[in-house]
Amino acid sequence: MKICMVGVGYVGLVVGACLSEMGHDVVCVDNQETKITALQNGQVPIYEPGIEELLHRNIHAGRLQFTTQLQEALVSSLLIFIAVGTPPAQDGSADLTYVLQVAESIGQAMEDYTIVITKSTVPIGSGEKIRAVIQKQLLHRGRPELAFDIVSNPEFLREGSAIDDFLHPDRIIVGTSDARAVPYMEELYEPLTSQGYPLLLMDIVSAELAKYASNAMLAARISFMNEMARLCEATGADIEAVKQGMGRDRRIGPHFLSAGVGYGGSCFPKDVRALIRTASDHRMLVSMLQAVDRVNREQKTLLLQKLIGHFGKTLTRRTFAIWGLAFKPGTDDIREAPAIETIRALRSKHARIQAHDPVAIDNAKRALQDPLIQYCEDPYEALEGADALLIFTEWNEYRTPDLERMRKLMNGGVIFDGRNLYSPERMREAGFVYYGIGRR
Ligand SMILES: NC(=O)c1ccc[n+]([C@@H]2O[C@H](COP(=O)([O-])OP(=O)(O)OC[C@H]3O[C@@H](n4cnc5c(N)ncnc54)[C@H](O)[C@@H]3O)[C@@H](O)[C@H]2O)c1
Ligand SMILES: O=c1ccn([C@@H]2O[C@H](COP(=O)(O)OP(=O)(O)O[C@H]3O[C@H](CO)[C@@H](O)[C@H](O)[C@H]3O)[C@@H](O)[C@H]2O)c(=O)[nH]1
Repeated sequence: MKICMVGVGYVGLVVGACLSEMGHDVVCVDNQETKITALQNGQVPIYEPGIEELLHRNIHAGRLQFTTQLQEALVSSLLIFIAVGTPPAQDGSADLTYVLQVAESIGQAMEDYTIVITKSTVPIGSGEKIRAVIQKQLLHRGRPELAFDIVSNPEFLREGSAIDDFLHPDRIIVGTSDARAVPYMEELYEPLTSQGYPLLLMDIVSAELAKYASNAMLAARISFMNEMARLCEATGADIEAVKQGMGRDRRIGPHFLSAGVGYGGSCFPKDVRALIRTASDHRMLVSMLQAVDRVNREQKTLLLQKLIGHFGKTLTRRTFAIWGLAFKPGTDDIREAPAIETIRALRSKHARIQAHDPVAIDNAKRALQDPLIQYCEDPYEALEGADALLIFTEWNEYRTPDLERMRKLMNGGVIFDGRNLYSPERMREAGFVYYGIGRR
């Protein structure tokens, strides 16, 4: 099928590449010229395991193209995916500006029956807003007879395992009130449904809410565990043992129960807040969601609080090593990453920072714009003369470090482990002062 993917970010690039891998003809469009030029020259603008190989294979096979020419790409496609950003607006709601810009372009350019599919995470009711914008443009052009349908097809992939998640989904949600679009959507996903992956048909509003509700539920699990971790610290229990004890209950399950430095990324924080906003637009108080967000905001400051508890408020002349800048392993994405927020706070107290991350340094440099931060190619280099190490991201390379080498390189042997990578006993035996999250 002929597909146009508008927005070549973490989602659009992966979904576009995967759809071409499934045999479809995909043209990916973005208005950032540098991004498209890079892709046309075989360079990949994001870090995502497996993406380079997938892109090269499908570009080579002639099924995947990149362009900035939106109108041209729209006209020749039956299915148009909108995968542009929906960043948080000032009031916490999801900003639909980019989505509606694309809808406007569709209305201005379409010449034939078109199915417009939202991949972006959009607030409840956006499908109808998109429909209205396209209809308005068609009227304006004097072409109200041109037919189109609207589908909500939210995306559930995770960064770091995005390709695998897309090609092996727990479910594919297709929300539409337009029966004509359904067989096309079934054909689109046939390579996945024929392998047994379920496609769930529903109305647009339910599909839009299913996406937010899923993220909110996952975020709630994390905030719940983070609250339990604080209770562990207050009572002398160990969150890792508590997690084992809970996870064996099949009604709870073992996944997504890790306490840490709070959830970050471009989805959970903004989506929970956008859902709170949607509820308040409907004059509803959603106290659970508000608590999920509040606990997370506090959790993101936890390592800083522990550090101040240890060193006091004066941090001038202190040097801190940071392991991990990305909001999670497997990605270079630093949006709402706890490390970035903590580094800003430490720098405002004039502390020295020596930071390592295997792939996110360039993005961190751009975000922090601080020439006094030292970025290190090697994790051990970051430890040289450091008063303490703060761990924010559970990259595999941090899991089994050379403890003796660490102890020798560091000025003080203090570790604030925001991901509970190590056993507290072992770290104490190795001569470190070790702070985990919810550990005894
Ligand atoms: N990142 C994830 O893991 C993930 C997963 C599921 C859903 N989502 C949702 O998917 C959407 C996209 O997220 P992302 O992380 O890929 O964002 P992103 O910021 O990485 O990418 C968005 C892209 O859209 C482009 N764009 C913006 N306006 C455009 C326009 N008018 N024409 C063409 N291109 C335009 C931008 O240049 C950018 O390259 C968001 O709604 C997000 O909530 C993200
Ligand atoms: O037990 C856990 C699991 C995750 N996290 C944190 O939660 C955040 C989000 O992690 P994850 O869900 O793995 O990454 P994302 O790529 O943000 O994916 C989420 O957000 C996407 C965008 O909406 C959805 O598509 C995915 O289904 C959803 O998992 C990260 O900061 C993690 O460190 C924890 O603290 N503890």
